[in-house]
This record gives sequence, structure tokens and C-alpha cells, in this order.
Amino acid sequence: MSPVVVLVGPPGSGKSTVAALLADRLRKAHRDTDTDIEAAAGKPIPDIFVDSGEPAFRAMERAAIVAALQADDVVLSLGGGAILDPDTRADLAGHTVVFLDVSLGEAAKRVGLGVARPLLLGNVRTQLKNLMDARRPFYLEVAKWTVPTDDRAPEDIAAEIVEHLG
Ligand SMILES: Nc1ncnc2c1ncn2[C@@H]1O[C@H](COP(=O)(O)OP(=O)(O)O)[C@@H](O)[C@H]1O
Ligand SMILES: O=C(O)C1=C[C@@H](OP(=O)(O)O)[C@@H](O)[C@H](O)C1
Ligand SMILES: [Mg+2]
Repeated sequence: MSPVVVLVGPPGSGKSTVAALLADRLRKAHRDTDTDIEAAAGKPIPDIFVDSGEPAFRAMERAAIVAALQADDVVLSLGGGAILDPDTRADLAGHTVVFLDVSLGEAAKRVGLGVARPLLLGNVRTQLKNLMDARRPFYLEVAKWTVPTDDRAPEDIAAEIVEHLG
């Protein structure tokens, strides 16, 4: 057994928002690995980056993903950088993974100043472009299917995924 569906995609693609709506529709629990990491660390993600650095965050993220992929009957949203880890990409092979796609312009609008996302600080649009370009092949590699999210309400996206899950 494992999660009903796992959402991947860049920051601002709507993974956390859509997963919560999807969980409501499917009457399942919503699990988000960033929330699990914050609970385990007892502090918000920006503080983890400042206090311990990105490698420590990635190690916590990997542990959170291993645990979450063993949870039954949950709708799981990962962090945007989760797929950088080759072990995570391998683990995702057996799961129903959906890539929430988003354009650079739309993602930039949605994340705003990016204060909750340490990797985007500085020039948000440039950071976002670099990480979206570098990660796109990984999102496509792990996903069973891709859902475009530009100009679509989170409710519509959740409805499409429910329909596709059958
Ligand atoms: N389809 C959408 N259309 C417009 N805004 C959205 C959409 N999906 C998410 N958002 C908004 O974008 C921001 C980032 O969403 P979030 O779910 O945190 O993305 P992620 O978890 O992929 O980084 C939130 O303010 C959310 O309300
Ligand atoms: O892209 C990334 O590397 C990150 C994305 C964030 O999650 P969201 O994609 O939900 O914003 C969060 O895991 C952390 O700030 C790192
Ligand atoms: Mg999120």
C-alpha cells in the first residue's frame, strides 16, 4: 500500500494547495513532506536553511519522503526539490505521480517575494527559471502524467486529477 497520488512540480505549481483539495474530494488525509519536516525540526523551513544549511534540509527531506511513501491512503505533496535525489526518483517509480506544470511567469506571480522559499531569495524570477529548467527533466521522468495549471483554479485541477484516477 502507498499514497493514492503524489504531486510533484516546481515551487508555485500548487502542489500543497491542490493536494489539500484533492484529499478533501477523495476523503483521504493530506500529507505534505515540508509540513512533516517542519514538525520534526520544530521550526519553519527558512529557519532550517539558515541554521543548518541546504544539505541538512535535503537529508531531512529524504527521511520525510521515505516515511511518507509508506503511508497508506494519503494524498501526498512533495517539496519542489524532492526529485533532485536519485534515490527519491527511484522510489517514486512505483507510485502514481502527477507533475503539476506551470509557466515561469505564473509561478513567479504565485510565489511573490519568495520569502517562505529560501532557494528563491534574491532575484526570484531568475532563481525560479534556473531551478525550473534544471529540474524539468526530473519531473517528467517521475510523473505518470502532467497537468498544466496556468489559468486554472486549484479546484479544477483537483477535479481533473480525481477524474483521471478513476
Ligand atoms: N492554480 C492556481 N491558480 C492560482 N494560484 C494558485 C494555484 N495553485 C496554487 N496557487 C497559489 O500559489 C501559491 C503557491 O501554492 P502552493 O500550493 O504553496 O505551491 P507549491 O506547494 O507547489 O509550492 C499559493 O498562494 C496558492 O494559493
Ligand atoms: O524547490 C525547492 O527546492 C524547495 C521547495 C519548497 O517546497 P514547495 O515546492 O512546496 O514550495 C521547500 O521544500 C523548500 O523551500 C525547497
Ligand atoms: Mg508546497
